[in-house]
Amino acid sequence: MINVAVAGCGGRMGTAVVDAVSAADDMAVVCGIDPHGSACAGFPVFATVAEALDAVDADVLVDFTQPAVVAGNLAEALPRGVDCVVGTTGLSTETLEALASDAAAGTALFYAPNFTTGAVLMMEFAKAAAPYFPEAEVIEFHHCNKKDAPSGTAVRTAQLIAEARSPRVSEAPSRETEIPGAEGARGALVDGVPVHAVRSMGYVASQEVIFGSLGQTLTLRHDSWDRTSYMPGVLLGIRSVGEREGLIVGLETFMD
Ligand SMILES: NC(=O)C1=CN([C@@H]2O[C@H](COP(=O)(O)OP(=O)(O)OC[C@H]3O[C@@H](n4cnc5c(N)ncnc54)[C@H](OP(=O)(O)O)[C@@H]3O)[C@@H](O)[C@H]2O)C=CC1
Ligand SMILES: O=C(O)C1=N[C@H](C(=O)O)C[C@H](O)C1
Repeated sequence: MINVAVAGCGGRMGTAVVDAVSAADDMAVVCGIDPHGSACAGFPVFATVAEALDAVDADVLVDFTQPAVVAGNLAEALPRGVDCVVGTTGLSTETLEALASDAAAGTALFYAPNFTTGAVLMMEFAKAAAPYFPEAEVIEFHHCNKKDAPSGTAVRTAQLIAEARSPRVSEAPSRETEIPGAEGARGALVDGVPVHAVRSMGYVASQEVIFGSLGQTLTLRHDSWDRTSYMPGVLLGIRSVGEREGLIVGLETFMD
């Protein structure tokens, strides 16, 4: 059995993780961490990761909390030798690397900006298309309680496009064309790729990647309609992380 501690267990993703882990045969929720969470059926809930890991023997910490607190949670868990499966977005690659470098020997920090197979494939397809299209823009759509913009998935997609694209420079107009009072109209540039963040009631999480070249566009789109879409990827991460060490980024690492 894999003993799993769930940070953010009272949140939108945390409650789905608790349900998915509880339903799996080879793992169990040994505790939750949530500052305002009350005790849930079957396991204790602590206010901090430090309190939880002092009290309970956990193999894996799953973190779906907030950009402002995730680094502190990981800084408690990794030096104690607890493997971490992290979905919380908003951390830079440099911060992830620094956290992983403080991990105990044999301990892994696995971060996936998106745990759905569909979004992973969208990013792979974007990487494949990038060399053939001089223009590329990302539009992401999320529920209006999201605390970070742009999304972790959009940032990762832009990074992958930038790494894969041909040296030909985009001819699309950029910030210099924004009219006074409407700065930001052309989006935020992430590694040179314009990224636009839409926030509205009605969305869970969606993203479009639009590629353009002479006389044609190619649009890739992924939609998460329900948070259950992330759960097979989270369980795969929990099952896989024990065999690894150091920083691992992206669910594709563990997908066949
Ligand atoms: N990688 C992926 O595939 C996905 C990633 N995400 C990311 O996951 C994160 C969580 O999203 P979501 O579930 O919607 O957010 P929620 O706000 O619904 O949940 C976050 C929970 O974390 C709690 N929390 C706050 N501080 C701490 C702390 N120090 N330790 C433990 N728990 C804490 C919050 O409590 P309180 O509200 O009382 O402060 C809340 O219950 C976001 O960063 C989001 O971007 C989301 C979906 C998929
Ligand atoms: O906050 C969310 O909801 C999501 N966050 C992740 C992100 O920032 O990319 C993954 C997914 O888009 C849902």
